[in-house]
Amino acid sequence: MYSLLDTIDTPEALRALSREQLPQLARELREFLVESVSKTGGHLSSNLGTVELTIALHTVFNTPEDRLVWDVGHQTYVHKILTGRRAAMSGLRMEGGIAGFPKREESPYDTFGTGHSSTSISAALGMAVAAQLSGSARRSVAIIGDGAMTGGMAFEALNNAGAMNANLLVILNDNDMSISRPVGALNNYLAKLMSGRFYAAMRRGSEKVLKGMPPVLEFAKRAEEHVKGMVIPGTMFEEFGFNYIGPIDGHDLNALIDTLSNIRQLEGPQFLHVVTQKGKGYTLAEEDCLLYHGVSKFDRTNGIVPKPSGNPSYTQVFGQWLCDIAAEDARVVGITPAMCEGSGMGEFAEKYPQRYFDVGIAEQHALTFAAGLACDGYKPVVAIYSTFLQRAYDQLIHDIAIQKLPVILAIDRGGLVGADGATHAGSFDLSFLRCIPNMTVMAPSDENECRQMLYTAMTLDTPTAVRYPRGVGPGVAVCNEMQALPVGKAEVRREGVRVAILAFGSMLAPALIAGEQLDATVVNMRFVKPLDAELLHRMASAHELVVTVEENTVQGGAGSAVAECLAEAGIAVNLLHLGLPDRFIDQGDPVKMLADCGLDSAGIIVAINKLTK
Ligand SMILES: Cc1ncc(C[n+]2csc(CCOP(=O)(O)OP(=O)(O)O)c2C)c(N)n1
Ligand SMILES: CC(=O)[C@@H](O)[C@H](O)COP(=O)(O)O
Ligand SMILES: [Mg+2]
Repeated sequence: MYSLLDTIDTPEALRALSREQLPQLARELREFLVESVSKTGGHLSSNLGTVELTIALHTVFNTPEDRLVWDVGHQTYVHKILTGRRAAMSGLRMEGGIAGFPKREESPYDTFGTGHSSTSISAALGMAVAAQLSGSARRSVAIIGDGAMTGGMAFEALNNAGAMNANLLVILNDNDMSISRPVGALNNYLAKLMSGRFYAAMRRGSEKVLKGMPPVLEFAKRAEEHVKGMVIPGTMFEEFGFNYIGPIDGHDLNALIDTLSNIRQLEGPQFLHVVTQKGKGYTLAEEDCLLYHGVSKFDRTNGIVPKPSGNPSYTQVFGQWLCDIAAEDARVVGITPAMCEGSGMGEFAEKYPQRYFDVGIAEQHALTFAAGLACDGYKPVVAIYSTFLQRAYDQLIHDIAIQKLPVILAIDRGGLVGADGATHAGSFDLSFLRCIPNMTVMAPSDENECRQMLYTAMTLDTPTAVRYPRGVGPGVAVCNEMQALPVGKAEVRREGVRVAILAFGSMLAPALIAGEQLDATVVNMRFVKPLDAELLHRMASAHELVVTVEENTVQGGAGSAVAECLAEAGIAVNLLHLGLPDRFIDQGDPVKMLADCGLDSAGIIVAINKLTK
């Protein structure tokens, strides 16, 4: 079935193929991708769109000596397959298997670890300068999508690279899609480049232009008259100091290989604009590349079938709350940095298009933009994944917290996320949020509490974060009515003896089971900041052991806050902090990952018994 692909375990084997064999290889790769990802889950659409580009890159460049740096890295499955990991694709994104993103420990071909977007140009520039400094002739290539290109870091890097003489090639993989529809002026600009004479140039054919490809030196001199339709001066990228080449058809193997071969010989910063189709070759993904962006296992013939609706996920609880609160309060505006569907904002976007802002992959801007809206009387709600909020830490402190602006952060994917692994885990937010003055930080233990906490945030006039995990909660019914919780007050859920378990957010459910078995007191802490100091003092005085449990790193987390609070009051008590360990946790099944960290009821019981028996 994969007669050609089965023979390719290294880029050397790929390079030994004739040009005539490559279209067959591309077909087999697509077939393999669909078969494999339908069994494991993963990022399908982006990979289907970069089959020819990946073949061409490994054909032309001497990898791994030449450096390929993939932005985000969710489109590297073909790269993995062609670099010896075809068999390992059956364990993609699973415990002990290969990662869904490039990873330096995994392969010498994975030159730079990614997962978050817009880092590739900086990293590849660093590698290009390293080559220059060490007198090496190796080449560095950044491959970045049109979505990732909207990230501020990409522009910081372009600004730097365009004024340097390093041998850096930036390839813009323009499929006119981010996860959802791409937004913003850059997208409009790229569309303009694609239209009119630029598109005509591409259509006339890379073929024609490439047949008469000018001598490389001429090319390097940007002699427009010799290369009409290929090197177009005056594009934004030219203004940044790059040699802009394109747009070329990213599914035309001959055009790609010829163009890359020529560019490889050029000195200085080069920019190649490649046009691809997200989802190409699998009709269902071509028709709905958003649905097939990141998939769970599915039947390849029938495609993804909608699941019967069960308990709502935290994401859905947030999305519903946002619509409800927007109906009540015209000051509410919703902001997402390019994660509309993932953050549950689809319905809000449809109902309130004037009050909905997708700002692109721009977390830093998202927060400062929210700050500006808050200055002028709006109630901005920024829906953001915990891991991506890391990008905007200074904006949170400098633009929001210092000025006490009433921005609400709806932080999704707090804690372990499963298949995306360490780059996407929300392991640190409680630690990095709780040390910021003026912040209120809440973690719901169930779906209804999530809604009520979001409403509580609305009633405050200061920056507030509500942090909830990926997926569904314990299945508690969500009340339509919204009632603010008393700020800084915890809730005793079970009275017991000797041991008090203080649970934060998602850890309440296993803590309650453990509490039953151990006859321990169990407290739903609700607030990480401000803490319920009075209750903590009582718990410490009435119990021999106080145990904190959180789905956040132990270092500097909610448990540390409890320890500080008790120390400040001069209360000495035996303390046990349970939480995520001080190491990065690779991909796996989220339930098992938590259990491996001792964050299930059995783990909590074992840890407590160790100290009490
Ligand atoms: C900093 C950051 N924010 C958000 C994301 C989530 N994310 C992953 S892929 C993606 C879209 C990327 O679009 P593009 O670069 O055009 O690649 P395509 O999916 O079209 O192949 C987004 C928003 C991320 N990985 N990193
Ligand atoms: C590559 C990337 O960053 C996103 O596609 C991410 O994988 C989405 O994660 P969720 O599935 O949790 O929305
Ligand atoms: Mg794209």
